[in-house]
Amino acid sequence: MNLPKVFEEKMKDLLGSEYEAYTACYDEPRHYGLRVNTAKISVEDFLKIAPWPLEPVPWIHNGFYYDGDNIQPSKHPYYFAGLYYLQEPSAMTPADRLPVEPGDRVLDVCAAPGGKATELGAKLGGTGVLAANDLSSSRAKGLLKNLELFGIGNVLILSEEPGKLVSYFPEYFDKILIDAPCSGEGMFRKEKKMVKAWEEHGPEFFSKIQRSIVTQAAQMLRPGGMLLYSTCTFSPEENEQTIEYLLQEYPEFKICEMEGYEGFADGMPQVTESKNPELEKTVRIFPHRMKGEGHFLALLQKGEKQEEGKRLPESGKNKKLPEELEEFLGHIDRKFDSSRMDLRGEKVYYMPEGLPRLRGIRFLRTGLLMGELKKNRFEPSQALAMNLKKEEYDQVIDLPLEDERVMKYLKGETLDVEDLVKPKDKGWYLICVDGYPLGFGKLVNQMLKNKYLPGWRWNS
Ligand SMILES: C[S@@+](CC[C@H](N)C(=O)[O-])C[C@H]1O[C@@H](n2cnc3c(N)ncnc32)[C@H](O)[C@@H]1O
Repeated sequence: MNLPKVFEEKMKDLLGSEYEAYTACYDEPRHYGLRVNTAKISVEDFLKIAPWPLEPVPWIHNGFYYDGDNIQPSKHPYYFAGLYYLQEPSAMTPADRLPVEPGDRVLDVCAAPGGKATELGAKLGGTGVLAANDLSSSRAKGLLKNLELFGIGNVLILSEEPGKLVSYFPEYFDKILIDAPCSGEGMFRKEKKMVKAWEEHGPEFFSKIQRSIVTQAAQMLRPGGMLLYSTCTFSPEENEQTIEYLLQEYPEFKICEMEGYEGFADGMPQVTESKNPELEKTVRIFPHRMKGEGHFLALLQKGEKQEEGKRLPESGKNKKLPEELEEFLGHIDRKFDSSRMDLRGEKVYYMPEGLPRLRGIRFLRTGLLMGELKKNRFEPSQALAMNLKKEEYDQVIDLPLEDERVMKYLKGETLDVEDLVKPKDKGWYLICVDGYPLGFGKLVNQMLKNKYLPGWRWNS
């Protein structure tokens, strides 16, 4: 593979005697990874139904390698049920090593298309709030789809300059992930076009952006909160030197150890001006040391941990909801706090708790889109279907994977379900594959009108 000369020289300096082993990697095949969505299915249950052989990613409890040259997990109904995300294995590490706890307020500053945000959302398990931001609004659309497919409802999906977010969320978040835009040196094997991009915008270009993002994010983290910074590049300017800069600007941050793995390499204080030995606690992933493409990670904590009590859920005043919405909610076995239902025009959203005022921020989504109020009726959304568990809804058509109606449903066709329902049955049904929701359909005379979101349909 043709690598830029300047890059090769820098890597020789960085790796010394390991350089030959590193370049030899470029002749080896890339690794394909799949991460189980634990918000929908346990790893154990997924392994029972997994349609292909999987090999564990040893440092990620819900990560697996698959044979990407011969199978296509994105063309399987379980993918449409949001049971997993396809992700290069080293890229699974940042969201895994940020210690998110239920009830946390979490910010993913550079989130699209959602490789890490989907895992952060799964860890929250429907509690707290996940704010997923990306400067690029076109990329943020993919982020929205992936978070909805994963069934994550307690979200804000934003598309803003992080600097603008500071005034809305001062010291608001418990955990922040910065998966920074970077020169992508760890992607050269996976995506050859990254080499050309590197020649146009290299480490110097990106380190300026990273420095501004880390300092902006620092202001949004509460004292005692934790921040994980990651890149998929090797250059010291974008890695240890960015963390060194953050520590100079915000000395109240300290670097923390993260759960290790034998393949991880220590961060390199020697590539910084301060030579701060604490930088050794940061982690480098090199492709010649383990089966992953390459990453850098730093876990930091802000200030002293304050002994503050856990925030109590804020329960507002009961709000009168439209009858047709109440009637629909009657089908769902879950307690909704009516004060969190937000009606905007025809649309109904279920908002996360304790949000600040958001007026003036560009967002693609605030909360879970429940559905739309049409003349005297409520139509549930695709996002709600993905957010529900089969057991929570009282009208379910659960098809086994082998049933040809699964594919017909995903293609948007009307289904004959005479064998599964009674003549008098009618209304909104949750369509599942092997117990995992795919979307809604409306039953009329034992025929199921397909309500699968047109933009999500299977196109072979
Ligand atoms: C490495 S990618 C993020 C990948 C994502 N975390 C994932 O796992 O799928 C970096 C992202 O940062 C976004 N970005 C670039 N500059 C930004 C900025 N100043 N603020 C926020 N996001 C930015 C890019 O649009 C890009 O989507």
